[in-house]
This record gives sequence, C-alpha cells and structure tokens, in this order.
Amino acid sequence: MAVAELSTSCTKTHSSQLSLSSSSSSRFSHHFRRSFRPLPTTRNPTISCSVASDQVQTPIPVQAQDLKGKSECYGVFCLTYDLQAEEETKSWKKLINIAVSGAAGMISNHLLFKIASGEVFGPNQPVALKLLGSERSIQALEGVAMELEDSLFPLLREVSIGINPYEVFQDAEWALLIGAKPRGPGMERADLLDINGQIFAEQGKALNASASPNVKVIVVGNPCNTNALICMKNAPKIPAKNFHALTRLDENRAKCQLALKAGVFYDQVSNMTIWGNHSTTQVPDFLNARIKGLPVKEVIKDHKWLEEEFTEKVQKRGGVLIKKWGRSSAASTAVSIVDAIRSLITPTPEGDWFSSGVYTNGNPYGIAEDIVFSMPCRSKGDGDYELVKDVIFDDYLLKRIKKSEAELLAEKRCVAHLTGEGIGFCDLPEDTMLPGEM
Ligand SMILES: NC(=O)c1ccc[n+]([C@@H]2O[C@H](COP(=O)([O-])OP(=O)(O)OC[C@H]3O[C@@H](n4cnc5c(N)ncnc54)[C@H](O)[C@@H]3O)[C@@H](O)[C@H]2O)c1
Repeated sequence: MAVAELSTSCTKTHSSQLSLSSSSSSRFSHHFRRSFRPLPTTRNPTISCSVASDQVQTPIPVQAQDLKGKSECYGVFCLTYDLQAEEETKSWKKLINIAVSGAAGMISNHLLFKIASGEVFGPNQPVALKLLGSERSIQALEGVAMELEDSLFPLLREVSIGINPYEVFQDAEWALLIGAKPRGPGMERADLLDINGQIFAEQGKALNASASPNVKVIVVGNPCNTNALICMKNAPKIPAKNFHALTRLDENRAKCQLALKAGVFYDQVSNMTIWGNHSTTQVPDFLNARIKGLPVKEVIKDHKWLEEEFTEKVQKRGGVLIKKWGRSSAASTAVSIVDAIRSLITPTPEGDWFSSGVYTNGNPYGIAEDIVFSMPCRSKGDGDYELVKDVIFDDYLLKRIKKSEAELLAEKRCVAHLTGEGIGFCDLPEDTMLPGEM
C-alpha cells in the first residue's frame, strides 16, 4: 500500500500533537533533531497515517557522535503521523515496539526488512523498530536506518537507533537479542560464555528497567541458551516464561533433512523437536517427529542413518554452510526468527508443535530445573506457550538429552557470576561447537 493511500484513510492530522521534541519552539526548525529525546510513551501512536506533513522540514540524519548513550529517532521516522486515540481506525492495530540488538549485523539485515514489511506481525500491524548497536557499529546502524527509510514501508511508523540498551529497550514489547561477539580464533567456549554473558546480563537489566513488563524476549546471540538464562536472571520483573533461546533454525534444518531422506516436500514433516542446547550436543528428535502424519521410523526404514548421519547433519549444518559460502547463515536464521515469532502469535496447528529454548522449571520430562533447554511447545497464539506432554522417549533419546543437559548445567556453573549465584567455575564437559562452527 502506498503512503498516499494510507493518508486518505486518516481523517485528520493533529499538528498540536507534534510533541516529539522537548523544545517545541525548535520543533520545525532545521536543527530540531538536536533536542530529541527517546520516543515518549505519551505519543499514543495508535493510528497510522502518512508520515508527511507540509510543516515539516527534512530532519538532519543522526550522526554517530550524537548517539552515545542515547536512542534517537532516525531521519524520516522523526516526522509525525499521529492521530488522536479516539480516531483509531478499525483496520489498523495499536503500534507495537520491537527492539532488535545487533541491528547492524548480518541476520538483522534480513530480519528487519521482514518485520517492516508486515510479513512477521501481519499486514495490519504497524511497528516501531528500536535498533541497538555496539559502539563499533554506529555508522553501520545509521546505514541500516537509511535503507529502512528508502524502503517506504507503510507499516513502519518509527525507527530509533542507539547504543544504550536502557534507552533503546524503552517500552519494548518484543526484544530480539541478536547482537553478540563471535568466537575468535583460539577462543574457548568458556571465554565466549563470559564475554557474551556480560552483554546479556546488562541487556537483561536494561529490559527489566525499561521494557514492557510482559516483553517477549528471543535470544539469538550465542551461546544462546545460556545467554537467555543470564538475561532472564537479570530481569526478575519479567516472567521467566517470556525468555526464549532460538533453536528454530535447527528445527527447520532437521525437517529439511528428513524430507530429503524420505523423498517428500518439507511441509509433510511435523512434530519436530530439537531438545537441549543450541550446540553440537543438540538432539533432533526423530522418535516423535512425523512424516505425512506417520512416525518417522515407519517412513524412513534406514534407522542407522537416523541415528548416525541425520543427527550429525543437523548438528553440523551451519559449519558446512560456512565452509561453502565463507560466512554464517544469516538469511535462514532470520527466517527462523520469523517462524519463532509467528509460532507464538498464531495458534499452533492441531496436533503439531514447535521447538524453542525455554526455562525448564516445572517441565514434565524430568529435565534439570533452572536452565534454558529446547523443548516442544504449543501456543494459543497469545504470545505464550505450553510444553507438550504427549511425547515418548527411548534410551537413545534420553542418553542424548542427558548429554546436552550436562553441557547446559556446566555452562550455568560457568556463568554463576553473571546470574547472581556465586563465583563462576568452568568445568565444561568438552569444548563443543556452536552449530555455525566446524
Ligand atoms: N541461535 C541461532 O540459531 C543462531 C544462528 C545463527 C547465528 N547466531 C548467532 O547470532 C549472533 C549474530 O550473528 P550475525 O551473523 O548477525 O553476526 P554479525 O557479526 O554480522 O552481527 C552482530 C552485530 O552485533 C553487534 N554487537 C556486538 N555486541 C553488541 C552489543 N553488546 N549490543 C548490540 N550489538 C552488539 C555487532 O557490532 C554486529 O553488528 C552470533 O552470536 C551468532 O553466533 C545464532
């Protein structure tokens, strides 16, 4: 839909509501951007209308040096489009705030455009993007915001960028935490846990202080299960159930491999669980998965392949991809983040389920409590989920699950200093890899 079309659906613009700047006299001056503050919550951006206004001049783009410690609206997104709440149309929903960290990275470069297009939250859901970068990525973040400007997405009502999570996470209803440091040459998994754990401890505190109290958090940055645990422990005001570690890419990869082996298209594969850690100890569950509604083992008779090749193929898929392409999977990861969100905001198809790394307290499978473990979930589409109870186990599956559980318990001990549970002590069973490493 074109911007012009949108504005015709708006009854009236309210220049009196243009209260974006703390200095109203400079609001429409060429330099009004300088006095900008983070987007105020009183802005009531319920109604979507054209971003254009004949009174408004071109804003000066945010400069890197302006951004220290601030979250700034960006360029064209500083212009107003608001209408009064009572003029809300029936066809457009209330704007939602989506925070994305690592917004200048490769995964975000795919994800942000999917969110802004309406592909994720729906064609009648206006969105505000709050983009968090690192100090090193400020310029790149500005470039991302420029590309978003140039895309003219009707649903994208606001974009703000910054490097201070307390500012950027203000009122976030979704937090997609992608930004993290990659494992450098010679770096042990324990080092990575500590370096990235510190990022997620700080971001947990920031979410606790600034985000919507019911914010849904999807942690993508690796090691994502333990990062999600750290983040959750540092955000006691937010329900533990709201934290997810992304294992959806692993689920999608597993479905693809089963489909290939069975000679069916991948939409025929369902009930795919990834158990455990997003590492090479993860367990793609072929015992409970189904192909065309039948147990996998009834369709794929080559059980040796299932036990030996399938599992390893899924676990190491990311590493093989890096070897081929020279960089890690970004597009398919972004797609899997979209899948993960959509699984929470749309009802799960009858009888099916999806995988997500979630908090283990109260789980029905006997998995150790107080870790973030990938398990099968179902959702009513309200943003929440329930763990699936009707799954079966055999010795093979249980043994593998135990291995991944042991790894996550060790990771938890390793980051005790970041979860407020004492002194970190690293006795990781082995230096396992992330799926994107080889
Ligand atoms: N869970 C999964 O399935 C999965 C899949 C693929 C990648 N990953 C992980 O996702 C992460 C990002 O991957 P990518 O390919 O986009 O990497 P990338 O290096 O292209 O981007 C990461 C971005 O994060 C930024 N960043 C670093 N520290 C930050 C901080 N404290 N706050 C905000 N931003 C920060 C960096 O400047 C960079 O722009 C990595 O940790 C990767 O291992 C997870």
